[in-house]
Amino acid sequence: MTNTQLTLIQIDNYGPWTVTPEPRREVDLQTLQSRLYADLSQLFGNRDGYVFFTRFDNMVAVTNGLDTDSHALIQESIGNRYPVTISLSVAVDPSPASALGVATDQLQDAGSAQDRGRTEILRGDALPEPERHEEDVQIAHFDVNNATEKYTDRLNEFDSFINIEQGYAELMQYMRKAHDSLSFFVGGDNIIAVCEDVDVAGYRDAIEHVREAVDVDLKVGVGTDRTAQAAGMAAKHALETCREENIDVVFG
Ligand SMILES: Nc1nc2c(ncn2[C@@H]2O[C@H](COP(=O)(O)OP(=O)(O)OP(=O)(O)O)[C@@H](O)[C@H]2O)c(=O)[nH]1
Repeated sequence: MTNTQLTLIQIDNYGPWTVTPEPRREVDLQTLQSRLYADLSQLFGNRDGYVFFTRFDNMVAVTNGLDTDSHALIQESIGNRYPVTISLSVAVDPSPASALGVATDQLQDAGSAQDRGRTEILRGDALPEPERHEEDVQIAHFDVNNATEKYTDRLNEFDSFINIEQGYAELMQYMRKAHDSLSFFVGGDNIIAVCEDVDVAGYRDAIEHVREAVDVDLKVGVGTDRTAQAAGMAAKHALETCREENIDVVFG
């Protein structure tokens, strides 16, 4: 059974900061947000976690294997590097959606995202080492079939973007509703989902749903392991098997 540890990352009091003392240049905000994502990806990634950028002012990390001290170190390092600070909220649950729900509640209980007094919150408990297992994290790496031939080499880039985003929008909602799983666009034609124990039939249904709803064809490689990094790598290898054997769903 999966037991996903998720960390909600939220920039503290970011809204007011973006307009104080007057609206800051958008290019500077974009630069800050993308650098912050890059640093967090590296800081969590060096400890075998995955970070997804979601809305940039909020991000979601899969952090199985990271304890409270590791989170505190990352928080301190960001505070030292940036003009903004981050709050972190950790929760564990077999269902990724529920874990993120608990993490969200813990942070909301500590105060508003736009409360000047609510900074560098670190709440929640990591999964204790003795309770960690090989099946804790299930990662599904979805990829659009022949995106290069069908979209990239043929359509106006904006229309390619619309097709990929529509596939993403359908998949993220379906996986959330049907499987309590969280799907994140990671660039190109790739979507990585953090899943509860979804079986082959579940993934086939998801792919079929997206095809019927928006005519985007997906395949998926699935990996399960103790950390996001290990599960994610198994998923990538499974995706290669999808390509080699022309199969929609492969478990690594
Ligand atoms: N984030 C991420 N992006 C990838 C990965 N592999 C490919 N991409 C992106 O996806 C784009 C399309 O690559 P592919 O999915 O290999 O190409 P395709 O034309 O869809 O071909 P098939 O997937 O073999 O059907 C690339 O230009 C990259 O931007 C990956 O593992 N992770």
